[in-house]
Amino acid sequence: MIEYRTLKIALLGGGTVGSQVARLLLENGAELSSRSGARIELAGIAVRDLDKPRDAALPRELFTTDAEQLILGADIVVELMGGIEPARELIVKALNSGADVVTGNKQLLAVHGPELFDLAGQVGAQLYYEAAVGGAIPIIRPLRDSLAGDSVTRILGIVNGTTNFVLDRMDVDGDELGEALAVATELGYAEADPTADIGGYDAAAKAALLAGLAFHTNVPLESVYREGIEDITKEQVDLAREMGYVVKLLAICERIADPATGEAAVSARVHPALVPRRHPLAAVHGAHNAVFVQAEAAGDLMFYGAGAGGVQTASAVLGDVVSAARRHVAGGPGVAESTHADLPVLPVSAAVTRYHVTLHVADQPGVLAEIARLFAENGASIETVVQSVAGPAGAADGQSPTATLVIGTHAALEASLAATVEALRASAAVTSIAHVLRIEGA
Ligand SMILES: NC(=O)C1=CN([C@@H]2O[C@H](COP(=O)(O)OP(=O)(O)OC[C@H]3O[C@@H](n4cnc5c(N)ncnc54)[C@H](OP(=O)(O)O)[C@@H]3O)[C@@H](O)[C@H]2O)C=CC1
Ligand SMILES: N[C@@H](CC=O)C(=O)O
Ligand code: NA
Repeated sequence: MIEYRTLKIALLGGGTVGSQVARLLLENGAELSSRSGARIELAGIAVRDLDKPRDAALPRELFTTDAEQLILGADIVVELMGGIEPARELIVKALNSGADVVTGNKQLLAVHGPELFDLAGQVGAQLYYEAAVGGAIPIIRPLRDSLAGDSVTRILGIVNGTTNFVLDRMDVDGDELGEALAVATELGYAEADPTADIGGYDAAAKAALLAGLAFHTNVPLESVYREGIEDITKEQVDLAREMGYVVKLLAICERIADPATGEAAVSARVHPALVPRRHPLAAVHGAHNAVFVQAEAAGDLMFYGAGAGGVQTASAVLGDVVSAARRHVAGGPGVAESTHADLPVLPVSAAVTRYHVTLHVADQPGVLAEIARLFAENGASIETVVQSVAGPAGAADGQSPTATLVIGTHAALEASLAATVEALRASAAVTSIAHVLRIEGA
């Protein structure tokens, strides 16, 4: 019989993910121990409210409200509380006490990651965070380890399960945004405050982590351009379908050349985008996530799976627990984060993208020529023009008829495309601009 040493796990948080981590640690403890080479023992679960019903049947005596006491003497601290404080302070205490830390807290890492990774390096501990991006999908370890010998050039990711679920319901089931969000919240995909999902904040935190890892640099959260899906309407989703696209909230991380200097730089942005139905990301349904990675030698790779949900995310957390336990058994310092490049993160205006603009225009001679002139003057080139439907029966003044135009552009600098939209807005030929969406993956 092998004599394993015992590693104590302190679990901070017993909510959607934490309760499933606790259940699986208790149910599969023997198996996880044999994979780790150490006996893994759940020492306790810190929560706020001891009387709250839990998603899994867990022994009452494991629960405590004293998180600080729980981490004393723990070998591995698993933080699944979410939010910045007290999670940050507890992780600092855990690292200083020599424990390894496993977290799913992208919000915390996107803001305080550099100082926490520095601290882990100084004290010779490890900070694991596979659950923080793409839930169950292995994406942190592939970027950090498997692709460490390659050069990643671009990442296009559906990294928020709630918004993908909502947009998919709007596309497939014809739901309104609010109806679909209520179901996503009920299913446990949404953050405690769902504006973090709908507003793109959760995806922006994940984009910061992905871009930093992929390009070996530090990408501060505030440098990630962000738009959410709160203004996406069923009409836009329906029009996208008619035109052969699907609306997705994308995290886009690119290594680009600074248009002003030609120097290497990074672009990281989150916004809704039209994705052609033939692109692999268009087939990502429900709360699933997918991260499409382009690397110089490997070419195109796609990582796909459950991006949210308690038990699915628990899989990623337990993988990290086993890694941490193996490191304890093997000894020695872990792998430090590789952030040597120090690349500037450019504003969205420096990104190259394509626009899809839906306009109501006066249906008169010369209007198309005027619109084409505004695009050309601002350095944007039109690729397609479709007069999709007859416009409102007359302009607001009831005098001239209007038509609806859907214009697709060639790739251009975001700054040129945004300037074109401003010029269209100011033009007398344009009655109103119905929608502007970027096209990605075409
Ligand atoms: N849900 C998901 O699908 C995914 C979540 N994540 C991340 O995992 C983390 C946890 O998410 P999730 O499980 O959904 O969150 P929940 O809100 O469901 O759970 C949070 C848990 O932390 C406890 N908690 C919060 N604050 C404190 C505190 N100050 N002291 C003690 N306990 C506290 C809560 O206690 P109590 O129960 O008593 O209120 C609760 O048990 C977050 O960082 C989230 O972003 C990552 C990937 C997917
Ligand atoms: N709320 C998040 C959960 C995982 O990070 C999501 O919807 O993806
Ligand atoms: Na993951």
